Amino acid sequence: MSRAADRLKVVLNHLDRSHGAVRASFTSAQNVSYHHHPQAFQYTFDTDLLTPEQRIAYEKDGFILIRNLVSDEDIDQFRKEFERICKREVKVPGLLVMRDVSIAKSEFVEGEKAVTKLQDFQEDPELFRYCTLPQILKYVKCFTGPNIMAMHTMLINKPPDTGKKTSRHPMHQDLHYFPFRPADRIVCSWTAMEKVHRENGCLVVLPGSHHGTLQEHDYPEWEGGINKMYHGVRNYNPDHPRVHLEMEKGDTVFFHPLLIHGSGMNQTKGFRKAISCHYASSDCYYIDVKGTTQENISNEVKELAAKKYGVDDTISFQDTWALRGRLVQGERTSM
Ligand SMILES: CCCCCCCCCCCCCCCCC(=O)SCCNC(=O)CCNC(=O)[C@H](O)C(C)(C)COP(=O)(O)OP(=O)(O)OC[C@H]1O[C@@H](n2cnc3c(N)ncnc32)[C@H](O)[C@@H]1OP(=O)(O)O
Ligand SMILES: Nc1ncnc2c1ncn2[C@@H]1O[C@H](COP(=O)(O)OP(=O)(O)OP(=O)(O)O)[C@@H](O)[C@H]1O
Ligand SMILES: O=C(O)CCC(=O)C(=O)O
Ligand SMILES: [Fe+2]
Ligand SMILES: [Mg+2]
Repeated sequence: MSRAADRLKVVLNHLDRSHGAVRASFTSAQNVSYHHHPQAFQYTFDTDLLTPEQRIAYEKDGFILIRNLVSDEDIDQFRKEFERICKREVKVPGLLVMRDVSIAKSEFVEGEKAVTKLQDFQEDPELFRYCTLPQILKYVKCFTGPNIMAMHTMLINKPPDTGKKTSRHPMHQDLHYFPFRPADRIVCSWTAMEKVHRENGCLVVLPGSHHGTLQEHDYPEWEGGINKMYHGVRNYNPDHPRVHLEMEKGDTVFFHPLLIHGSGMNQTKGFRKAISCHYASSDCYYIDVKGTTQENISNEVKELAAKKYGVDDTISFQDTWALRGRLVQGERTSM
């Protein structure tokens, strides 16, 4: 059977399962088209890259793991640049260096051992190269379409837990931080910079949780302290099946911004490293979060931005994003 016919067969099976009710109206394969069933694929575009199975998996689970997508050479270069930044050999405009709350409150620690996260590295050409890697953008396009903005960049250096469990990241939905929509045109790429497993606190996801809505987020009531802005979902179902995403260096997971995820404690002596970027279609639009569950994070971000950029707090939540977003493909149409 031809490749096209193969794809059609898998898609038909998917339609069968997800649209049993409309199934009766199909008389032959020729009747199946987007126009009849715009809901069949809500989360992905057909760009000839994802196999039908992969598309269906993302629709169903809200994430897809691609093995060995980023080369060791590239990752080693990102790691070197990270070290240069920690040693203050380079100064990057707009970069936020975040320390773990329990490390910040204990003795003075120098260099990369103090750093839990670099945020907003869009002005560092070497790290930002990650966001422009063609093999990443090829996948991103399946979720965002052709006009692509890199909205948020992070290098996470999850420290060995100090015993206070502050190295955990509570379960959350990234959309909580974003005043733009539609959610389905936003995707995160997260690449392991070394082997990540349960011991060093790999990502933990609740498959299918992206089918739900944005939940209320707040600081969890954890005794040992919680890092600034690490909000968690208030009431997620503890019985929802979870998947621990164990990954090798270079493996990359793409996930939906409503997918509930977090990461456990790092119980090893090493710093667990990952690099990530949140992409959005530049056709997305900003929303006003006033009166919504996002108002709490909006206030925190505005306060931080006012301090960081030395502006007053009339800077809007949307502005903080418009300032940081960078076009990486196509045209900057709206964002
Ligand atoms: C436009 C501006 C930037 C916008 C921010 C980005 C928004 C997030 C977008 C994320 C979208 C992606 C999707 C989800 C991601 C989820 C996240 O990762 S959210 C986490 C991101 N969080 C941050 O980036 C935190 C930002 N960091 C800071 O604000 C600062 O690092 C700081 C925590 C305020 C500390 O800075 P500084 O004042 O320079 O530090 P110190 O002088 O050493 O300490 C002062 C004070 O603060 C305590 N402290 C230090 N580190 C932390 C910490 N990590 N958490 C909590 N508290 C901390 C420290 O102990 C001191 O306290 P004291 O009581 O005064 O002694
Ligand atoms: N009390 C809690 N409230 C909310 N989230 C939590 C809580 N405890 C852990 N988490 C979060 O749950 C996720 C998974 O944590 P963790 O890896 O410890 O899971 P686990 O199922 O206990 O796995 P393991 O047995 O490997 O430790 C992380 O995001 C973590 O931050
Ligand atoms: O522990 C991690 O690397 C995941 C962090 C995360 O989910 C986030 O920063 O949004
Ligand atoms: Fe996240
Ligand atoms: Mg655990």
